[in-house]
Amino acid sequence: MPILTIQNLSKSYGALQVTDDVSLALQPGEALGVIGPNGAGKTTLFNLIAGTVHPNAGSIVFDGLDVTTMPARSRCHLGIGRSFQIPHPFSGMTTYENVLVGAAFGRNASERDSERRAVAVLEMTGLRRKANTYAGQLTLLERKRLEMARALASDPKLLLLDEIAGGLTEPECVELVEAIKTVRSEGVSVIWIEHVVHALLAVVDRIAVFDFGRKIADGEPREVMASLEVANIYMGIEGAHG
Ligand SMILES: Nc1ncnc2c1ncn2[C@@H]1O[C@H](COP(=O)(O)OP(=O)(O)OP(=O)(O)O)[C@@H](O)[C@H]1O
Repeated sequence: MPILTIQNLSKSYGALQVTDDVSLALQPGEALGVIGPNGAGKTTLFNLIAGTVHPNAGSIVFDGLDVTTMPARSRCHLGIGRSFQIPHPFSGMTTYENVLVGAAFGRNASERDSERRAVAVLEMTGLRRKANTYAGQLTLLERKRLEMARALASDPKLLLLDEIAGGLTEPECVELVEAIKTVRSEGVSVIWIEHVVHALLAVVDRIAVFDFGRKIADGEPREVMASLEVANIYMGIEGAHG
């Protein structure tokens, strides 16, 4: 049974159709990459899955439960964790404290359990040595790791990663990819929106391409990237991001 099944999902803001009849399924432990030009509706798809935005039509089933109208907080408790394109850590708190907040509020757990989870997540994301560093003093790569750690703190079954590789140097990107592989090895399903396609290709099993709110391709990464339609759109991405 898929961990996530989206059927005929649509969302519009006034006349602007941002999500247009999107269907997709994700198997447990699977990693799906999502690409597409700016404004294609990728972040909106995450908002719909996480529950911060509600669709005009269609359904979302997570782990066997219809969550289409469920509030975001309940979805988080059920096991949907997400990172944000623009990280907002509590900069006056340490790395450990930032993760602990997510572990304590993102799920129903005792204090002791939350502390254990926070330590495990710091280990998983390679941040253990930075546990006592204030978030405001972390490097960009470390802030990206923290953004992922905060999303993992609630012990999600599905992790939504929104453009976390942007701005990193090549060696840093390789390190981030390793951290995501570690997360995957724990059995967490992943959907990763990313413009840095080569980083995606190192991790994901499948790629879905969005354009003007529609899913226009979905399949084996190299086959998808090789298709002419995607190549045209990908050129658009390269143009938009230098
Ligand atoms: N709350 C909103 N009200 C009105 N329009 C919105 C709202 N949220 C998103 N949009 C519009 O929906 C479209 C899709 O936005 P979205 O952020 O989902 O795209 P994206 O593919 O994630 O792009 P990017 O790569 O730039 O993040 C954009 O045209 C955006 O301006």
